[in-house]
Amino acid sequence: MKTLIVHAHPEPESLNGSLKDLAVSTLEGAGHEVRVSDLYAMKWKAVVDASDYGSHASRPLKVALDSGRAFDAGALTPDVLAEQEKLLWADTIIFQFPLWWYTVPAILKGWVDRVFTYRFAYGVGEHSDTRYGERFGEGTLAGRRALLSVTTGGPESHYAARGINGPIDDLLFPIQHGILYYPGIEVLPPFVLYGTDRMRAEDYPQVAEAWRQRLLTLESTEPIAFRPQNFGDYEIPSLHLKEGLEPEGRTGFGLHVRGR
Ligand SMILES: Cc1cc2nc3c(=O)[nH]c(=O)nc-3n(C[C@H](O)[C@H](O)[C@H](O)COP(=O)(O)OP(=O)(O)OC[C@H]3O[C@@H](n4cnc5c(N)ncnc54)[C@H](O)[C@@H]3O)c2cc1C
Repeated sequence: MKTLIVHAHPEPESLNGSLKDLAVSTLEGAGHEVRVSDLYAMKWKAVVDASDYGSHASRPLKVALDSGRAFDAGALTPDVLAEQEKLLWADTIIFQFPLWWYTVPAILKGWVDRVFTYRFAYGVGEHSDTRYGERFGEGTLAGRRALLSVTTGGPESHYAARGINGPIDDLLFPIQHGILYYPGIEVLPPFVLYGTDRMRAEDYPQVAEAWRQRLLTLESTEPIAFRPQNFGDYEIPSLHLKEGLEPEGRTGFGLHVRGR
């Protein structure tokens, strides 16, 4: 395996830092190649702006199109090109982060915003026509596998089906499905450590062993069976629905199809 670990925590001695270090030593110890993008240590620029696209930046700025034009011209900034090269090198990507405000820390969202450019992560392949806006399960990054390793402050019961925070699968859906599966990356079930603010030092060996076991079984882990292309659903409202009827479920990118 060639694993890229994208790590988002400001404190090297944090629990997240320890889990990242353990992932490196475990995977390397098992003979795998590992590279790390430690976003805080890299002082990663987390916001998209015109400077990302140089002479390919339009006025007014068109983030998607300009990012694609800069990508095609090989003119993206060196920090973004380096991350894209790591993604193409990797067959497995691990994201290590604490849950902050129900999602990833801003620096990691900013990594996605800048690295997953048009024409690199999306807008490629057979179904790249943006009129449909649907490319789930295919793209340049297809064939890679990703795993979220997440720590939460809230206890596990708060993330159960009727817990106060809602099911963890729902909270992670925008990341696992919207960000990772959209450009074609298969997503493995997440490794979630709950209630970590109350974790004691003596709990760590058990946690570390659980993480080690997950890491050593990555290759045999089945990905989440997300539903791929959804073209048919777009026709439901106009063609197949009676007035006022609302079909259940999501179509791509969180859009809920509704009858008129
Ligand atoms: C801005 C912000 C927003 C947040 N939003 C949410 C939210 O929406 N939902 C939610 O559930 N939580 C939330 N939290 C809580 C957050 O998810 C947790 O604080 C975080 O996951 C803990 O991870 P850490 O790496 O920072 O832990 P740390 O604080 O580094 O460690 C936690 C504990 O683990 C133990 N430990 C750490 N490393 C080791 C080691 N190597 N060996 C032995 N013991 C160790 C220590 O006892 C330590 O007290 C939020 C926190 C912040 C700051």
